[in-house]
Amino acid sequence: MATLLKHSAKYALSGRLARLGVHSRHGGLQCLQPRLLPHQRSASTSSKILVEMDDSTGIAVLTMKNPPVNSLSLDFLTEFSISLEKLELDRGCRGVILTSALPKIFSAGLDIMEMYGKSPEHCGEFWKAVQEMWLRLYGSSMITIAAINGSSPAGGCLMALACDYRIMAENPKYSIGLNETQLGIVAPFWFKDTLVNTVGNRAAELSLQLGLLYSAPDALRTGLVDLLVPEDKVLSTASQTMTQWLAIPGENAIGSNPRVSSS
Ligand SMILES: CC/C=C\C/C=C\CCCC/C=C/C(=O)SCCNC(=O)CCNC(=O)[C@H](O)C(C)(C)COP(=O)(O)OP(=O)(O)OC[C@H]1O[C@@H](n2cnc3c(N)ncnc32)[C@H](O)[C@@H]1OP(=O)(O)O
Repeated sequence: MATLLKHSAKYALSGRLARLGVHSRHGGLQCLQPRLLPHQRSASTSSKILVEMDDSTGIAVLTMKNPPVNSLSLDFLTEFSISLEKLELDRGCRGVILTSALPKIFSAGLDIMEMYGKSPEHCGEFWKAVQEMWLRLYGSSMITIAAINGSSPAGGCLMALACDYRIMAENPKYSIGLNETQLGIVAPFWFKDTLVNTVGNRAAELSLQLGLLYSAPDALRTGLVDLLVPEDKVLSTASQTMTQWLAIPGENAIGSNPRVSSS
């Protein structure tokens, strides 16, 4: 925690700027245009989340757009959970692709400023929002695919892990992992369990104890991600993969998800 707090001063200004939406160092604000295709029929956008729903396929693309690094602030998490809940309630929506509008970053994880110098009430609310995000994603009855088009440390990695399938850009500069140990904190047990369920016990032990951040090829080798593709193919591959999953007869790809089905 000490190390985490030490980093906080560095992150203070950016956090405030991000909330004001004025940070453009990563080109974030210029690349937030909806990518509606002709056959798509609906798009909804809040300040930090864009949802594009293709009614003909039942596939929604949920794009995170919280510059500069898609940090998981209370505002962001609230919008994220509301967006996911709306999709969950939409009977036409069968699959969600989660991706980032920002170049180079999927998500930087929890917004450090939300944990620094805040009241216990605020911390409680923030922590509840983090858990809500995870519960909604991990327990979703839709197929969820993370299209990881940038780095994704800590809470950003948790988000990807909470999806059914992970496709990552094969860019050697991107990294992903639960690196909390390196920040001087211990990953909560539900972060740990989500990792164990994905990569198995031994890999999770090493990963958590050493706080490893994996390059894209190492993430694939460890099983942290399922597929690497060229950067410009991440979204289209996610879309093709989703179509394959949704074609599994009787919607069994959804029904046999051990996280949401007891049978
Ligand atoms: C209330 C809770 C109660 C109890 C719980 C307590 C503890 C439990 C913790 C649980 C587990 C924690 C999980 C987490 O997710 S902690 C957050 C971990 N994330 C990180 O450490 C990421 C740090 N960031 C980076 O590694 C890099 O920034 C990144 C994402 C690789 C991008 O690199 P780069 O492109 O070079 O960009 P910069 O580093 O220059 O950053 C740009 C800009 O963004 C600001 N920033 C980065 N990360 C965060 C963040 N997580 N939160 C807020 N702001 C962030 C950074 O300060 C820069 O701002 P600047 O103004 O300098 O431009």
